[in-house]
Amino acid sequence: MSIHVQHLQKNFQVHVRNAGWIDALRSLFHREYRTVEAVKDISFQIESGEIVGFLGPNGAGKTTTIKMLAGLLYPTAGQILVEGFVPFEQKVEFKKMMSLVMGQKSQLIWDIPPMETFLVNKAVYEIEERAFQRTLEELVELLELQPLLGKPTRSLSLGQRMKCELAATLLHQPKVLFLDEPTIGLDVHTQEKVRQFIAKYNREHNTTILLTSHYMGDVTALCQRVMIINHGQLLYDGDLQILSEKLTPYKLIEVRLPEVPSVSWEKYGELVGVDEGKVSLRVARERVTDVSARLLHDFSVADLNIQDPPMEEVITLAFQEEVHAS
Ligand SMILES: Nc1ncnc2c1ncn2[C@@H]1O[C@H](COP(=O)(O)OP(=O)(O)OP(=O)(O)O)[C@@H](O)[C@H]1O
Repeated sequence: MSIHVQHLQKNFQVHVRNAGWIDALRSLFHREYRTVEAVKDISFQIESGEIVGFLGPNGAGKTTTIKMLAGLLYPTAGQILVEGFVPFEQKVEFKKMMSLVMGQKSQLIWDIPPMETFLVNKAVYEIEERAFQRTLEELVELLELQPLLGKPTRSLSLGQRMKCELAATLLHQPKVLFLDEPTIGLDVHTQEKVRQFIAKYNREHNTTILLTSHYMGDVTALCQRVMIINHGQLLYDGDLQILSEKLTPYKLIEVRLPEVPSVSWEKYGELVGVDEGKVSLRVARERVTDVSARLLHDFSVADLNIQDPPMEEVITLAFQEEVHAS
């Protein structure tokens, strides 16, 4: 077991400020606080080598949870063990075996080239020279970093910086990696490259990865298992495909026809749209085979395509509904 979380909670005390100068004056003498329950009693386990997607709308509690797992925040209640360590104790051995990447925060030193930050990390993590060279070579090749190593960090594009960021956090070969929005703001092509890198790195090093992302592409490409959190509570922990089947018990059938006849499509499924010779139908999962056969029989079909509903739709539904893993 790599990560073990039991009944984890985090409350924040927030100073309540009322509008108006009388209230502002009063609050100088008598401060009022409100409790925000950011994480409410969540439990889960992650096996070594798993990549798990951690999803939820804004303010759901993802970053708070990840910060507790990485030892940056002290839990209000509950237990966390990451590779056998209690994160908040901040033991040197713990820091040496995990890494946290926050897409919106840089750990690279702004005014110097990435290579210099890498050397700082080598010293901080006490990485032995040969291991450092070997890992660096591997990361430079996988992430195509050679041309970037000597440029000042501030002159790099967002995508180039994120690649260097990943390299900086992986130099000490952590067993556990927390990735909070690793592809935020990157263009589609660079997102794809970063995804491929994470997948390959995980396969080759068996690193345990917990990933948050607002991009469904990251999640579908990397995570078989997802945990969905909302208002600090885990709504779902399980297979992404099963979630999709549970919440959207239909598939989309697209048929391309040389000419779209005016027939009643309702007998095949729910008509989603007709667009330039393409008819889209929403069909119950158990009827998909039958309906496809009928469509092929009834029309001279040029092309037929069966798709799962878009993952965005599944996740949006999951945020709204109380769903449980089967
Ligand atoms: N330091 C803090 N002090 C007070 N409240 C906080 C603090 N950090 C987070 N919160 C509150 O805790 C709740 C959970 O926030 P968190 O940042 O964990 O959400 P998130 O799921 O990561 O959201 P996002 O997707 O927007 O990053 C929110 O209501 C937030 O306002």
